[in-house]
Amino acid sequence: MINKKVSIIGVGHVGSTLAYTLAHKAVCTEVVLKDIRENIVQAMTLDISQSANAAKSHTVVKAAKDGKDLENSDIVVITAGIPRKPGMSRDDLLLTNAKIMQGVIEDIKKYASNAIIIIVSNPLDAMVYTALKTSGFPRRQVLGMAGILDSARMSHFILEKIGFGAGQIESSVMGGHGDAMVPLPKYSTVAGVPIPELLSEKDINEIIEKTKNGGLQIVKLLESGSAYYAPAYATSLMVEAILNNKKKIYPCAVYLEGEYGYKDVVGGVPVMLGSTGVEKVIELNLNEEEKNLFKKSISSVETLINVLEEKFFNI
Ligand SMILES: NC(=O)c1ccc[n+]([C@@H]2O[C@H](COP(=O)([O-])OP(=O)(O)OC[C@H]3O[C@@H](n4cnc5c(N)ncnc54)[C@H](O)[C@@H]3O)[C@@H](O)[C@H]2O)c1
Ligand SMILES: O=C(O)C[C@H](O)C(=O)O
Repeated sequence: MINKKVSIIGVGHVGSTLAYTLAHKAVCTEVVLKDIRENIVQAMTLDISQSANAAKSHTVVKAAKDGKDLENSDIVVITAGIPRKPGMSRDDLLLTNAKIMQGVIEDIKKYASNAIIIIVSNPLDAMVYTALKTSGFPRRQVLGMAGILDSARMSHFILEKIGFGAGQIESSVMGGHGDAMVPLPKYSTVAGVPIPELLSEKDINEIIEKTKNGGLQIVKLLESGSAYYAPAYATSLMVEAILNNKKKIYPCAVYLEGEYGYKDVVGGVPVMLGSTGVEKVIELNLNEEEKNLFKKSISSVETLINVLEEKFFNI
């Protein structure tokens, strides 16, 4: 494999699980870990590198001493930021994580300005907006992970309801990664069969509600922090598609430039991922009901962006 370097900023639950996943799938030649908690970076680097050695993976895992160690990254994944606790919504993290995001982006601008940036920190769509605005990078270069995770959750709930088809379920969720996200039954299939042909409306509505609450369900059970295995695996798929120029279609959070009738806002839509990042935005032919749900979801992201513009960027 040609040398490929992925840096991860924020080595908490999601960041460390992603590093472990990338090293074990041998997706890249080098993984660099950076966090403000230096002991954690050291500990995770040792532990993940030793596990990669046990697996005879050729991925080398290193700790970053400072921003300079981000140099020559092909991809930088940002998982830095606080997670929500029970009783909080993702939106409650807005101003705290925007401040963290701004600092992290300054480092990337200085040392890795050609890297594709994948954002994971919440509230996801508003963090992608913050990263774009702080960096001034083109939209193809800055995108967010959520759609693959939300779609995987929907597949899980379809499997739970239907009882067969494991590994053959494709689900589709669009919009912002918030309470108003839009699961799309029409575009969700079991072995190619759309779920409206397999399940009753009542069952589908139940799946939709469970999907929307999928993150919250885990937050409540964990009592401190949020999900990390599925988020990390979903992010690894985006990393793989970009590094290997796979031209895969995945739902990702991107800046909209007129697609679906929206601009100057970030939302989850199907995109094609290749070596230059977001290479194409796919426009689905949504019906009136789906359009209205998407509108509601996008307007909840716009509300957060307005808060950022008022209380964050204009001070
Ligand atoms: N997009 C999604 O679908 C999705 C999924 C899961 C988690 N998340 C979000 O990802 C973020 C991380 O979640 P987690 O569970 O890993 O949290 P965590 O608390 O386990 O880890 C966060 C890490 O960020 C580090 N950090 C804070 N400020 C930093 C800075 N300036 N530079 C470098 N590192 C810094 C912390 O030290 C910590 O190690 C949260 O905001 C969470 O809500 C998003
Ligand atoms: O739910 C959260 O706060 C974390 C993440 O966005 C998730 O969906 O798991």
